[in-house]
Amino acid sequence: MCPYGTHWRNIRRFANSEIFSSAQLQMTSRIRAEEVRYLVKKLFGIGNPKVEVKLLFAFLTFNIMMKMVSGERYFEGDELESEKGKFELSDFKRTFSPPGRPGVVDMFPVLKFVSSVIRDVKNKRLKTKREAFVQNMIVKHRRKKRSFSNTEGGDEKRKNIIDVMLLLQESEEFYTDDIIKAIIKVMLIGGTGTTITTLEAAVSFLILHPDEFNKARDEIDSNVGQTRLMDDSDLSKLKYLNCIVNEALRLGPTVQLNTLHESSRDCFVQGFSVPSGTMLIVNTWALHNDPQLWHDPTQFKPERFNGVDGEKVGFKFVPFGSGRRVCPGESLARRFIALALGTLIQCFDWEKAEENYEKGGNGSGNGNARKIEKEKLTEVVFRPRGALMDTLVEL
Ligand code: HEM
Repeated sequence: MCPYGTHWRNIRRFANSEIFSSAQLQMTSRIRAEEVRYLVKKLFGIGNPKVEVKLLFAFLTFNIMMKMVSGERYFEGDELESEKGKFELSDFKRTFSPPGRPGVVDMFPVLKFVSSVIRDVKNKRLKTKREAFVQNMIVKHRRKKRSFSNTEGGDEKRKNIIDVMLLLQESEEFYTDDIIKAIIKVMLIGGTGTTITTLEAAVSFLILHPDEFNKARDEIDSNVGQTRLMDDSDLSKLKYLNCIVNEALRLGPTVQLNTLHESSRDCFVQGFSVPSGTMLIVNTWALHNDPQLWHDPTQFKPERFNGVDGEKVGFKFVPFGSGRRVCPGESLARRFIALALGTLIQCFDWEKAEENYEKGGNGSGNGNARKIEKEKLTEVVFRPRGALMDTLVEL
């Protein structure tokens, strides 16, 4: 993790103004809408509408990130159907998964050594693959950039993150190829796995909770209607959908232990002395499941977030961390998750593919988070909704 300092501040400044500012999020809303629509069209066109949810959301998330980063989607759709395509999608997802996270063994110096050796071998292979992929993207864009500069309207076409950084590289030393590659990798690694897992968790919870699913659908129907697909501009009106996203972030498995932090000076936290250089891990799962902080913490109850002003519930709810190092992608992730989830609720009836629930789970669970993790929802049947048929045919 990049230590707090000038380098981190420069990267964060670039990210805040060129990727995550409200103006940029507004500009990229077109990309998210296009890609969600593309996904719906693909699902509508699939003869057998049973799909592996992890792959479905990997397909969508990587396409959105790749379009923001490079201006082009990466997957075209066969990845959801053919075995070869599924393998390619899984392989890409693995390549851009975060490196192995620290676990209990890291608390013990001897085990830590063994675990880090194993992790290093695995990560090295993926790192080489990632480097080659990202380097290739830069080379391609540099070549394209040269041809744009000879064409009228070239600047207009440079709307993606790589092109913006290549342009900055001409005037600012800071934007070396290594910095550009690091920013692309952060988008593809930091922004995808987390989003995919949250969407997957939300789908699992809603399948087990048809009342909550129907409530979200009623809200979408009365605010958006059935003659067009929802878009970013509808999100502020869809309060219940936002409650569902919050509840999936609270109860789902996305971030259980926060990223490692290190105290930069001696301090006291609630009476405990924390010397400078101490490794600190916030146990997000414990905070999100503490019965002293939440009523019925193991139950899926989106209503608990009703009337919450924005997303802030204080330090008992910190899915994106907090403070200076808080996740810069929070607004992007929230918009993206709500749009994808809401559109799927609007357009399809969902059913779990029974035989794919692991360990014989019968799906009649009450939303207990541990139960959901154990049951591991893998495949879902998305049946086009009768009331939306005319709209879906037009896509
Ligand atoms: C549901 C989706 C997401 C969740 C739950 C999530 C969660 C987190 C958490 C817990 C942290 C650590 C914060 C801390 O140290 O206190 C973090 C950091 C970060 N996230 Fe996210 N994130 C999500 C989506 C994204 C997206 C979409 C992007 C970018 C496209 C992104 C980019 C980053 C970056 C760059 C950092 C490091 C920030 C720093 O060290 O200064 N995240 N995220």
